[in-house]
Amino acid sequence: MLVFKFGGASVKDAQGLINLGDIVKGCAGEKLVVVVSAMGKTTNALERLTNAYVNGTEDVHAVFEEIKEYHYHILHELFGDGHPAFDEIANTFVEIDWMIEDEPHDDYDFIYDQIVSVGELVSTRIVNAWFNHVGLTSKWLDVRGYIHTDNTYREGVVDWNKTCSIIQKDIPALLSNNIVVTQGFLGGTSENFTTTLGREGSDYTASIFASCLGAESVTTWKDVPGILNADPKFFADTVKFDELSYQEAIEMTYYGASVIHPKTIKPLQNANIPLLVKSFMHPADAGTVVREGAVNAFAKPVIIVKQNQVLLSISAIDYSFITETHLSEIFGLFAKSQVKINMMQTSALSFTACIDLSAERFDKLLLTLKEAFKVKYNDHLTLITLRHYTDEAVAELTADKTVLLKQTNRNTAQLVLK
Ligand SMILES: Nc1ncnc2c1ncn2[C@@H]1O[C@H](COP(=O)(O)OP(=O)(O)O)[C@@H](O)[C@H]1O
Ligand SMILES: N[C@@H](CC(=O)OP(=O)(O)O)C(=O)O
Repeated sequence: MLVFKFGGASVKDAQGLINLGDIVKGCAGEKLVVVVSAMGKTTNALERLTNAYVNGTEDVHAVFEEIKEYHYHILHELFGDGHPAFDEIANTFVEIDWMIEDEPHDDYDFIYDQIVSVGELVSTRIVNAWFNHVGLTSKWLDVRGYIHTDNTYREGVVDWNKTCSIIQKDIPALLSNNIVVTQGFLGGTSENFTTTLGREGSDYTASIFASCLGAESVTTWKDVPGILNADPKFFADTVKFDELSYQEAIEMTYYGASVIHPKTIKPLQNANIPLLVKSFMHPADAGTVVREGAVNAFAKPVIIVKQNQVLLSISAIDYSFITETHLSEIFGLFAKSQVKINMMQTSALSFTACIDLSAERFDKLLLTLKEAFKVKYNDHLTLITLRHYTDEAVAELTADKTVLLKQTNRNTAQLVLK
């Protein structure tokens, strides 16, 4: 039994869906769970729509029309007119129509999940319709009845016992006659509300299904040949890893290598299931395999770039030392505001933390911190992490830049640059 995950880039247009169908046809006879993300940049567009609805940043109906048009255009290219998928998609979009008719009364994160989830609900309907159109027998599965989470909207915490028991009860029988097509990134609460698992969380969905079903492997189909030593969008001359250990993959994703969602690897490692990262453009190529016993070969350092960083400096109002009591209070406030710390350092009088600039969470954090501490910050910074660094690589990356913070240990160097 295999799990495939197709991300937004692989299903961004009709050609992408045709290619996806061809890849799946190449696995005839395999039992297959296919996890799919929203098409292209739909999640970003739905985030804009949520913001337009709640904060009035732009015309909510205009943004919604753009999103609908994009999907109907792909449907038209695939099926021409009159296919039942048009009605299925219209019925899914109607949920947003109902929501935006009323004033936004609920919590932002709750509204976000109810709206943004439509991207995956729609994409999987289209993929499922396409599979059946080209002779693949597949069933559409509403993942919200299978991946059970708590009600932490935008960062649902998976209830593994409940999730695994329902997946193990229902999915094997479905797989005996069908390919199962389901949504990445989504979950459901016990009150049947929709949650999301954190941006780019579809890789994690694939790993949950694989772990619960004891899959042979998970393959994530990407627009890159595999896991490279750096993001090719920022660096030329990258090198691909043929194989990587689970530990190295966890470290890379923890520091922000966006090729795989950070929560993906642990369930696979625990169940000893290999993760294959392959190119959807060149499906016959080997890609990268993350597996037990892999031998890591670092021809070049691994470089991870995180942009749009903020460096916060937090000190006691009365110039006292930063003690463990202060630190415990500060960490509590970060946790409450759901802000993750990417790098940190303490000195006698201040605690410094580098974080992602996510506007609403940052504003919330700043307000609560300022009630008890003095806070200063620099924004528009870049955090670069080098695993297996060399002094030459560090020198090259910092040339012409101001280094605001630097930390090194035997394996890893981290630099906050302006
Ligand atoms: N170390 C890396 N190796 C390969 N790709 C990387 C790496 N770091 C970042 N990336 C980026 O990850 C992208 C693929 O991940 P992502 O966009 O999340 O895929 P998808 O949404 O299709 O699942 C690539 O286009 C590449 O720019
Ligand atoms: N669509 C969601 C979930 C996801 O994982 O997408 P992708 O596989 O395209 O990164 C997002 O963009 O965050």
